[in-house]
Amino acid sequence: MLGLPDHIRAFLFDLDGVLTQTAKVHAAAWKDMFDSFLRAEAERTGEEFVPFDPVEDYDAYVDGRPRLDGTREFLASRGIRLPEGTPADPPGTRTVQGLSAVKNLTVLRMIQEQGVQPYPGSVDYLHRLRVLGLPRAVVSSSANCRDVLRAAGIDGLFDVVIDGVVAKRENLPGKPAPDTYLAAARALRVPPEHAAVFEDALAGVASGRAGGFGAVVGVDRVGQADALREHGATIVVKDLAELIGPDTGTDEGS
Ligand SMILES: O=P(O)(O)OC[C@H]1O[C@@H](O)[C@H](O)[C@@H](O)[C@@H]1O
Repeated sequence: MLGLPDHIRAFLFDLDGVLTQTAKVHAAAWKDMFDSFLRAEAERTGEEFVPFDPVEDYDAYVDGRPRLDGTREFLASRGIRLPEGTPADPPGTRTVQGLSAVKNLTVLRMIQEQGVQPYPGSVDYLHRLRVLGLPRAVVSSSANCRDVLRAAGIDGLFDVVIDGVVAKRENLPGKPAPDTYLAAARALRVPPEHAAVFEDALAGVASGRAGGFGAVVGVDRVGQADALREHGATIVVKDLAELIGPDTGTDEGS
């Protein structure tokens, strides 16, 4: 069925980097925030400034995870531990919340300036699933998910959205834990072994593996196919267009 084993009946998509071209915007916003912070730390301590690597550091510590987890994980990789703070901390406060607030303002500004482009292959795939009446969910760690879906013009294509706002409200642990994907499968009333997860992040394919999903599609936008497989992808494609065979054609969305 659309490039996946026949027992797959439900389709669960990550947002940033799978449906929309926003993973690189997030990576740039994280770099902007962490580099300002690390520069200030280097001045304060007299130690060398080592910038945030938007590929290696982003993939290993930030990509796919909820915002506060991303901040904490990267700082821990540099041996830095900050107080947690509160959501009321002004952006730039030397706390996990204060740094995360700066990153959010930056990503929102970048998104407003650049707009949001969906991946055409993903839009085509979604339209084909809709024509076939197959259930679809978005499962994103982002608290900005609904706005990004709307800005990309694809907000009407899903039966269920589990995003950073829902996860916080329902107390669901973020990726790489499987809980948000499991919640989406439950909402679609499909057991995980009959559902497919689509992910570009290492933390995301790890969620798919941990949840026992029937297929974990690693979407390799940046040349990390081997790492996606190692972390749990059962299939790796560069774009969802590769999954659309010549015999599955419909006119809608193509
Ligand atoms: O800061 P937000 O918009 O709530 O998003 C949290 C995370 O959401 C994920 O979808 C992205 O892969 C991460 O890069 C991002 O940091």
